[in-house]
Amino acid sequence: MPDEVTNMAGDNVQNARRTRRVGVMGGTFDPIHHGHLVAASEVAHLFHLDEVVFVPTGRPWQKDMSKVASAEHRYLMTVIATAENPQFRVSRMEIDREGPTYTIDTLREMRSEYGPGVSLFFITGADALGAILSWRNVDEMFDLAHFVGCNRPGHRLTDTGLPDGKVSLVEVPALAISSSECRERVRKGEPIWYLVPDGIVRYVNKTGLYLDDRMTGGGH
Ligand SMILES: Nc1ncnc2c1ncn2[C@@H]1O[C@H](COP(=O)(O)OP(=O)(O)OP(=O)(O)O)[C@@H](O)[C@H]1O
Ligand SMILES: O=C(O)c1ccc[n+]([C@@H]2O[C@H](COP(=O)([O-])O)[C@@H](O)[C@H]2O)c1
Repeated sequence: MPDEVTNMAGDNVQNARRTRRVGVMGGTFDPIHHGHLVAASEVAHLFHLDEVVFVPTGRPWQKDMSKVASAEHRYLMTVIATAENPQFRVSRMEIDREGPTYTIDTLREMRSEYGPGVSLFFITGADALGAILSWRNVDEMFDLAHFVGCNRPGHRLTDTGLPDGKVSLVEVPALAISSSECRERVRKGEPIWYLVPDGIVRYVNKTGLYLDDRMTGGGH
């Protein structure tokens, strides 16, 4: 094989090595459940991701913060739920940032953290993706990451109306689980075993989270 071709092949291998493929799974995670984990795992498989970073939101500006558990509770639950998977990690980026949480700031920060050799994949459920046009600086977001929308029972997007090539819709094993249903079940004294990882059941029992409408500190 001519030297030139060998070198080109070598360069391609090097480039392939340099490009890190990172999934970003943003969410309120109040609490994190198996629907989140299955979506992240399936997208990691389908898109050949090196890792998935879970990013609990600090102050989700489109939610009523007086009804959301504290950022530290949500962060700790996310760490517990992902601890056993070496491909998953959790970032404090959004909970440590002042002010309302915008995904655009997270994607900018991730890009500067990883440097130019990274491809970002923002993982979201079809419901969240359907509302994306209301997010801050939506056009710039599509320049910083590829968006992956997962089907979810009760939420299915076929035509996103979003820019071509910037969004993929994927089928993941459908789990009809939501954080709001988990909270409601705890409040009513119903079990959440197997809807969430075992460690989350224990954490919720230990802390008394979701037992009533008593708040645990708002977003922070
Ligand atoms: N069962 C599920 N399957 C696929 N994606 C999901 C599922 N549950 C949540 N998601 C997605 O995960 C991201 C974070 O969701 P979030 O933390 O708000 O959980 P949630 O279950 O939607 O919460 P809530 O019921 O309080 O609205 C969103 O993009 C959401 O669409
Ligand atoms: O950037 C925004 O304006 C924006 C508005 C609403 C939601 N998001 C992000 O969307 C993700 C899912 O949000 P949620 O409320 O469904 O948990 C989470 O990472 C949020 O920070 C982002």
